[in-house]
Amino acid sequence: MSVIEAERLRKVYGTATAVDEVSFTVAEGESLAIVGESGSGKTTVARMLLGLEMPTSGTISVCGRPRPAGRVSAGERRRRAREIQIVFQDPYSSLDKLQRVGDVVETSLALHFSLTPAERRKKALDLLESVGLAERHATMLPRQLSGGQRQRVAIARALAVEPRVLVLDEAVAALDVSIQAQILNLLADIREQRSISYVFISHDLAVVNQISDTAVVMRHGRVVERGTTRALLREPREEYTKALLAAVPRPGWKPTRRNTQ
Ligand SMILES: Nc1ncnc2c1ncn2[C@@H]1O[C@H](COP(=O)(O)OP(=O)(O)OP(=O)(O)O)[C@@H](O)[C@H]1O
Repeated sequence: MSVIEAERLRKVYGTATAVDEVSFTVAEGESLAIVGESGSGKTTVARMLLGLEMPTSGTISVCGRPRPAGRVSAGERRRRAREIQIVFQDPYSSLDKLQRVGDVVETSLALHFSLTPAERRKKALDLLESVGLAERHATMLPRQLSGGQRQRVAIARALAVEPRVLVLDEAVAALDVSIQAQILNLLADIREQRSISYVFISHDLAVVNQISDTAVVMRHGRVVERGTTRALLREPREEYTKALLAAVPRPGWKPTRRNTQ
């Protein structure tokens, strides 16, 4: 079953077309990457999936239900939030700087589940543990954590809602390569343990290779190539995909010293 069906999505801002005729599906448990250079329209697609932006035309169905445009009730918004959640690139700006880590997760739980304070506390600590954070982290403020730990908090907050789909918008782009690997491993473990699907948005094909089964490549708002991630990386057909691939350093790659004399 598809958890997301996006059909012929278009988004026009004034005279600029940010997204043009983009279609894709995400199966239950699948990890789909949306790849492209800056400005290719990836974030606009993510915002439309979340309902933060309305498509100019085209349709989105989540968990088999079309999402009609227009105002929705608070109850409907909560229901939609349980279907799809997002983790952004910079957790520092998406976390409340004055809210302690445990409270971040508890707030998310309180919005969606009726639990006693003790149950909520316990569930928040379990969630933090599931993303590799300890009980002592629960009383810390975001600024007391490293970038990787903050991203773990953002992931725990999103998982608290038990969403069917998690959209990750450049979620590891701001992290060092070794921390990126840790977060990617965590995301892979989470996907194994829960029935969750990912839409993984990235400009970095090396990262996409580690996390997604399938990928669509976007350029100037359009899908220029799609397929399994493995096939795209092995045999890219489009020059654009080849160029994206050429920008990825590989094992054994050494910087060449340019003769400046
Ligand atoms: N609110 C907006 N108003 C006007 N133009 C916009 C708006 N949002 C995005 N755009 C334009 O739409 C195009 C696609 O932007 P988008 O942010 O979706 O690309 P992206 O691939 O996610 O790039 P980046 O990784 O740099 O965010 C860009 O040309 C951008 O300037």
